[in-house]
Amino acid sequence: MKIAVLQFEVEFGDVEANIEHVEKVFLNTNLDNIDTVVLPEMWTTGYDLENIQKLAMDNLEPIKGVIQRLAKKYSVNIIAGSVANTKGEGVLNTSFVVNRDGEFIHEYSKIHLVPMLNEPKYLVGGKNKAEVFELDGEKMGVVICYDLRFPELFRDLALDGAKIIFVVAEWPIERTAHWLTLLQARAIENQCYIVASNIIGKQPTGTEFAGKSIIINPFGEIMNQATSNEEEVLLEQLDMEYINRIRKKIPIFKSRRTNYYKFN
Ligand SMILES: NC(=O)CCC(=O)C(=O)O
Repeated sequence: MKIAVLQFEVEFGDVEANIEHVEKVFLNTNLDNIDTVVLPEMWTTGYDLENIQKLAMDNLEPIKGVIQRLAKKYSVNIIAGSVANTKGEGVLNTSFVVNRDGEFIHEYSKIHLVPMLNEPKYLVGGKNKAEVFELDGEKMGVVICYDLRFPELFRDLALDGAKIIFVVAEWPIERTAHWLTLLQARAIENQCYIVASNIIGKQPTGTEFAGKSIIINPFGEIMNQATSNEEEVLLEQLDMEYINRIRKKIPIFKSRRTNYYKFN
């Protein structure tokens, strides 16, 4: 599976400009032979939470149509980062996935809202757990930013067969060390690929974002990593068989003693 991870600066509160920008990145990147493109968290709006009610998508429209069109045009699967999304009782932070035929195949709304960026004041948390989905016959999952601090979520996905876990993020620069350490830990403990897309730049709220989008293998090694201040596209080929080799060598899933854990 060949992956392209997009890292860019989000225009605060400017949905149109951000969509236009992503369309340009697709156009200017050689996506021949790429299977899956990954976008970051809240990429249509940034953390413009004061205006989020009016900036949010309406049950993922119209952004779903934009992503479906891009997926078909470039024949790529798209992990569409996440967007502010009005559904039911409020605005959710919703991630979604479209396959290369333009079919909508997965949706997950962030269950852990991040207090440090004021999300609980403006957004509502998702009510469903992160589930595994399939692209090109491979099982995978997606979680959103602050979710990274909750290993249970990753373990559940891995136990359900996820071989790649995507982390879509707007992770601040002041906690870059946590970003890198936690992503590597999640890869090592779950022996799966971790593919993470983060944004760069400083938003008018004063928060500066870390960049450092990254692709980590199931042994915890960094395969590719972006800088903290440049727009970049990371391209990497993932060897899906490598997961089996690592799990055979260090059989943690066979060594688990679930009787001794609170959550098993
Ligand atoms: N957008 C986020 O969820 C940021 C998470 C964060 O800042 C942290 O966990 O630290």
